Amino acid sequence: MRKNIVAGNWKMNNNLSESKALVKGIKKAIKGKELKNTRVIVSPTYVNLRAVVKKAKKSAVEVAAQNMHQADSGAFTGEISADMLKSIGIKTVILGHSERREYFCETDEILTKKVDQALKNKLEIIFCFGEKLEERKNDKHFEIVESQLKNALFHLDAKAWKNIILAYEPVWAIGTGETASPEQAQEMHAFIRKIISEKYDAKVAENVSILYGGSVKPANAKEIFSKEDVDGGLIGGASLKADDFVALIDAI
Ligand SMILES: O=C(CO)COP(=O)(O)O
Repeated sequence: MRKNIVAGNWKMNNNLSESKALVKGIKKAIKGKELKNTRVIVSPTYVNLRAVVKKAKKSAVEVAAQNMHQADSGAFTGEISADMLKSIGIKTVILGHSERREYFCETDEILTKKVDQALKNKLEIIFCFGEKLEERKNDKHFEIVESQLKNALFHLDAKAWKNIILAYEPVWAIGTGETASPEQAQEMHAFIRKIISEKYDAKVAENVSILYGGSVKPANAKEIFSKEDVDGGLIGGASLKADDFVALIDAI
């Protein structure tokens, strides 16, 4: 059975002490909570990963990186490898976030390499994708999402999908306060499951967790998360305060 997941993408927020305080707050708030089938993940910036991994120890909080480079090692100033992440206890990496695609020129081709590199290193992937406003307005959203998935993930064999979490994040809903309606999210998530089922089989499609991301907050989470094919959220702004983030875990 697929898991529900509430994942906080802290982006370029929180210095060392703020990161430690935030994970401590989350850890304290969920201690003793019955999380049932729900995973809780936080994703601090690279420099604070190690400290957050340490703080999260002996708790249900898991820690993911926000990105990694596609090469094993070498002359790539400023970059971080899969092996480096693993060596500090990271098991999950976010790839393909729209901010990486937009501001750091990450193409489907680069993302395919990153996906392969992560899986080769036994890292689990939270793979992000989603259409831009213009594309939705022109009724191209299904086409765009299908091509993003096909281009970066459909070369994988069925077994590899055990290590894939999908995060549908319509670009027009990220940090804008505008969320996709629960119906729009459900419609897209059901479409994603359908194309995975067609490419692989119903089992692969049923087992993959598909998260929604884009202005999820305590006020709207319950309705979005209640949809059949929405298995939780990838949260930006509302993951930066322990109270808000824990309210989202409670909304699952
Ligand atoms: O980009 C996001 C998570 O990766 C969503 O960000 P917001 O929740 O701030 O809209």
